[in-house]
Amino acid sequence: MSSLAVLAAQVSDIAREAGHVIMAIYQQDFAIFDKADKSPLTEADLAAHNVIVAGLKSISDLPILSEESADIAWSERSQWQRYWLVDPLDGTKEFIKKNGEFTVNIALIEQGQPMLGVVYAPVLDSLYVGIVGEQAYKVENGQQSTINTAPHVSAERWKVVGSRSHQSPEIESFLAALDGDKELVAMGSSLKLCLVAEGRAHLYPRLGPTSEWDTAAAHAVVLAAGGSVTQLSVGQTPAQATQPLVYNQKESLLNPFFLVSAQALNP
Ligand SMILES: Nc1ncnc2c1ncn2[C@@H]1O[C@H](COP(=O)(O)O)[C@@H](OP(=O)(O)O)[C@H]1O
Ligand SMILES: [Mg+2]
Repeated sequence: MSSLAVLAAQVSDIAREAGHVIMAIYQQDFAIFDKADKSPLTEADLAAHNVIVAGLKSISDLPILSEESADIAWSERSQWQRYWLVDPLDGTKEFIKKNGEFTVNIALIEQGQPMLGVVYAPVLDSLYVGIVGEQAYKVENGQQSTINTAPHVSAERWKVVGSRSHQSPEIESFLAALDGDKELVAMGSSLKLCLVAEGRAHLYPRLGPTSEWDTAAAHAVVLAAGGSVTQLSVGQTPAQATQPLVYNQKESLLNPFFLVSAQALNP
C-alpha cells in the first residue's frame, strides 16, 4: 500500500466517525444558529468539525483549515505547502431539509492541488475516496468498487448535474450553448462532483459561489477517477475551460466559477 493509500484508510475512518456524530443529531430535533453570513449552522457542523480535527491531529502534524475554523491569517496560510482542507458538513441546507444529500469532506492539499480526498454521505452510507494518480473508489453497503468517469449514462445526451438549493440564470445560458439533448439533475453538496467521478453525469458547471472547502475532497475524487475540474467564466464553453481549479493561492477562500467534467466527453 502506498503512503497515501494508508492515509486514505485513516481519513475514511475519521469521516465515518464524523458521520456517526452527525447522524445522532440528524435523527433528533436540532438547533439552528445563524453565522455571520446567515448560512444555517447546526450543532452537527460543530460536532463533526471537532471529531475531524481530533482525528487528523492524531495521524499528522499538518495544519488544518476547516469551514468552522477558517479564520487563519493569509500571511500564515500562504506558507503552507501541505494541509488538510475540511468541510465537516457540506450541504447544510439539505441537512436541514432532511433529504440526505449532505457530506463530510476531508482533503489533503499539496502545492495548491488536491492529492487525496474523502467524501462521506452518512445517510446514504456512501464513501468516496480519491487518491490522485493512484485510484478512486466508492464503498457502499460494505462493498468497495473502483470508480471512473467513463459514463454509465447515455452518450446521446448530456447529463448535467446542478445545485438543488442554489440555481443561477448563467447555468441556463451554459446549457443552451451545449450542442445536443441534455438532461439536468439536481443534487445537494459535493455529491455533484462525485456523480461525475462515478460516470453518472457528464458535467457539473458551477456558475455561482462556493468556498475552497466545498470542492477540495470531491475534486480529488474526480481527478483520481479520470475527470477534470477547471475554472469556468460565464459565456465559456467546456472546451474553453482549461485552467485547473487551485487551492490556497489567494487570500480569499472563495472559488472562481468552475466546471467538473468527465473529460472524455468534452466536445
Ligand atoms: N453566496 C455564497 N457564498 C459562498 N458559498 C456559497 C454561497 N452560496 C452557496 N455556497 C456554498 O455552496 C454550498 C452548497 O452547495 P450546493 O447548493 O451546491 O449544495 C454551501 O456549502 P455548506 O452547505 O457547507 O454551507 C456553501 O458553501
Ligand atoms: Mg460546504
